[in-house]
Amino acid sequence: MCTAATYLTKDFYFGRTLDYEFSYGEEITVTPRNYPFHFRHTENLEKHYAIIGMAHMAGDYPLYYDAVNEKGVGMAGLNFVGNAYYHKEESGKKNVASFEFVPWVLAQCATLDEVRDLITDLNIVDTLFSENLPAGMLHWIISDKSGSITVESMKDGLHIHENPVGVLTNNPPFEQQMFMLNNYMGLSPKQPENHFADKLDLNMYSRGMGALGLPGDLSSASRFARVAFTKMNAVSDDSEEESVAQFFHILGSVDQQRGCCEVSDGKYEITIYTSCCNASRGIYYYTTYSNSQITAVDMHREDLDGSVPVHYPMLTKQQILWQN
Ligand SMILES: C[C@H](CCC(=O)NCCS(=O)(=O)O)[C@H]1CC[C@H]2[C@@H]3[C@H](O)C[C@@H]4C[C@H](O)CC[C@]4(C)[C@H]3C[C@H](O)[C@]12C
Repeated sequence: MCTAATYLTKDFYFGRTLDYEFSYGEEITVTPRNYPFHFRHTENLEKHYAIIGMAHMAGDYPLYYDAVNEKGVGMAGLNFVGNAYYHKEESGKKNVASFEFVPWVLAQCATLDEVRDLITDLNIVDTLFSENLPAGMLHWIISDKSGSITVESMKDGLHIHENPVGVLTNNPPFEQQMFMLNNYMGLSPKQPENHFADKLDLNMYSRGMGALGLPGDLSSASRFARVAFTKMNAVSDDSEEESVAQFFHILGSVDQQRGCCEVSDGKYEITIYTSCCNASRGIYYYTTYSNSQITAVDMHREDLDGSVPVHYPMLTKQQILWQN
């Protein structure tokens, strides 16, 4: 499972958890403006916005999972297995392979409005990056500080949804996830009152009973409700330290611990990494399952006018700061 979220304070933050039972060998990758993006079915981009995010480097090609560009637009792909469907190339449409979708958008769009324009007539096609790399069956959240949309390519075509909560998990399709939030409209961060029955003397028997009834399991539908509630009610000041800390707490509400989610015999999904991009400043913060210290890569410390992607392996060894 995976979860993505946005958060706005003074700056705009965008990030995700990547939950899986194995890793593809991803690295924090900065693609500078003059790296030539060659697309299989649409025009190449020799010059474009710089991008920072998590990618699997296939040779010199960055296969992005989640990223932001230098203009403050963020985008992440999350599993949508069983519902995602990529189509055949169609004339008269903008045909983009699923693995190209993140860089194709982030290379060209400075705002979410520009994304909305760009993806009219989009057709996400089933062209593979290579024979030995089956396509990830994904849906996407695309955001800037003004809001978010969700893009789902399904058998019946492309669905573009406004995403007013700025979060995404996995199945079922986004409209159903949003509908199910209706079931939680009674939740409140305040101490609960008895609306169950006035004939019963129900009491608050403990402090800290806010959010009573919020689902705690790891299913995608429950994570959607939990992270939406946490994000919509999150309070922090707008400093960088507190905003970043609060963002990791928001995604911490859906963290996956090894042992709780067995996907096949003895194989467990875990939160391999959690990212928090300051999309306004091009900084990619992350933690990993084994290293809870926040590590950061700043795109503006690289030569953004270069032509070769720069990539950093995740630091996965636990860092403990001894105090005595
Ligand atoms: C597995 C990842 C999604 C994790 C997730 O959503 N987990 C939820 C699990 S569950 O279903 O709900 O159980 C996805 C996110 C981004 C994907 C990668 C990116 O799309 C980049 C390339 C794209 C290539 O086509 C395939 C390899 C790949 C390197 C993808 C492998 C894999 O599908 C990734 C890593």
